[in-house]
Amino acid sequence: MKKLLKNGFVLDTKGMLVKIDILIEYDKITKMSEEIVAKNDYTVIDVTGKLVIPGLVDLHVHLREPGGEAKETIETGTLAAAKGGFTTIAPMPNTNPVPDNEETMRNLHARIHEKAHVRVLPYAAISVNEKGEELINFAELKNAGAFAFSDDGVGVQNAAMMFEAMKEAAALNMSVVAHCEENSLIFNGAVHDGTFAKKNDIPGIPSICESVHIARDVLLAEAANCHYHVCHISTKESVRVVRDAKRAGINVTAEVSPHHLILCEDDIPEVNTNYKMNPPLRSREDRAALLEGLLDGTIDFIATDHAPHTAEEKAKNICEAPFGIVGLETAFPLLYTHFVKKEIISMKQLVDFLTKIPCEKFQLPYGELAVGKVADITVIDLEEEREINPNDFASKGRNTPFAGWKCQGWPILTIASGNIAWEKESVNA
Ligand SMILES: NC(=O)N[C@@H](CC(=O)O)C(=O)O
Ligand SMILES: [Zn+2]
Ligand SMILES: [Zn+2]
Repeated sequence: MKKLLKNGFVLDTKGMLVKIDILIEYDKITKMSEEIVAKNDYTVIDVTGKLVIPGLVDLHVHLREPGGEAKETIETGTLAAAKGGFTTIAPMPNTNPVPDNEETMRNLHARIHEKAHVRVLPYAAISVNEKGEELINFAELKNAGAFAFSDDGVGVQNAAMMFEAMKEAAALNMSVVAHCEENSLIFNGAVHDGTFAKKNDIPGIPSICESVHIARDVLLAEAANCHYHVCHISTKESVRVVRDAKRAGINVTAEVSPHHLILCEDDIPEVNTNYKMNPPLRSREDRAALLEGLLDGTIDFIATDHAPHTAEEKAKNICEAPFGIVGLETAFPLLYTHFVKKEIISMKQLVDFLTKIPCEKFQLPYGELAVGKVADITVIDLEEEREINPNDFASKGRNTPFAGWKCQGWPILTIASGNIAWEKESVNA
C-alpha cells in the first residue's frame, strides 16, 4: 500500500524542474523530498527523468452512460481518461435518462462507483430532460451528489429560466455551467458560418449564436450573484464579453477546448465529420483571440469536451452526423507539442490550465502535488514521439481530426487516489 515514485521531476512554483521522490501511502501523498530511501514495504516505481505532474482534471466530458453505451461507457471513458493522464473528470448530463432527479443521480453514482477508473464528478441538468421547460430541484440534486448544473448539448433558451436556475444554484453555493447557443441563430448550421461553409455550400452557424447567450448570461449571473461558467468558448466576441464581464467584477469563468485552440476553419481539409463539433471550428481570428484570452486570464482553463460517437453515426453526411470529437487521450500530447514545445505557453501554465485552475474555480481539493493531498499523479514522457492512432484509443470513440498527428508528451503512468489507474506496459518492467 506504499508506493515510492523515484527520481522524477516536478515543476516548482516558478516552473523550474526539480528532482523529487514522492511517497504515497494508501490514497495520500505523505512525503516529497529530493531523496526518500526505500523501505521493505515500499513498491518502488522508477520514473527517472520523467515529468511528474498532478493528475489532470477535465471538467467537460461525455461518458454517454446511461443510454449511449454504443458510443462510450463509464468503464471505457474513464480508462480513456486515465490513459490521457486525467484523474478527475466531470461528465455532462446529456444521457438517457438525464440525471435530473434524485433517483437517476443516485443510480449514476452507483454505476460510477462500480465501473470508474478515475474520479467522476457528474453534472446534473438545469432543466428536466434538458428540455428547457421546467427546472430541476436543485437542492435535491445537490444532495444526491451533483457536481454542478448544466444543460450541455443545448442552450437554455429562456432568460427567466436561466435567471431562476442561477439564483437557485447560488443559494446552494453551486455553479451554473452553460452551453451557450441561441436556437434562433443556429440556422441548421453544421460548420462555422465562414469561408469553409461558403466554399462547400454548407449551412453555417454564426458566431453570434454563442456570444449573445454569454452576453445575456453574464448580466443574469451578476444579478443572481452566481458563479457562471462558459463551456467551450469559441469566438472572439465571446472572449471580449467575458473579459468585460470580469473587469466589471462578475463571477464568470470560461473554458476552451484543445481543438478550438489548435484548429480553425482553414484547417478542415475536406468535408469530413471528424471536424464537426459544437461549437464549430471558427475563423483564424477567433482562434487567435482564444489563445490571447487564455494567456491573459480571460479564459480560465482547458477542458476537452470529449464527445465520442459511433463510426456509423459519423459516417452520415455533414449535415446529419452528430457534433463532437473525442479528446481525453490526445489533449496533453497535442497541447504540449503545439504550445509548450513552440514556447507559446510555458509548461507550468499548461499544467495549471489542466489541474490547479479548474480545481480552484470549482473549489475542488485536487490538482496539486503536495504532502497531505490525495495522490492523483500523472507521469509524462516528454521525449517519446508518436503519431496519434485512433485504433489505440481506450475510448470507444474514434472520431478525431488529429489522427496521424505526430506528438510528444505522452502519459506513461496515471495514479488516481493512490491506485494505478493506467500504466504503459514498460513503465515498471
Ligand atoms: N460538443 C459537441 O459537439 N457535442 C457534445 C455536446 C456538447 O458539448 O454541446 C455531445 O454530446 O456530443
Ligand atoms: Zn456543449
Ligand atoms: Zn459537451
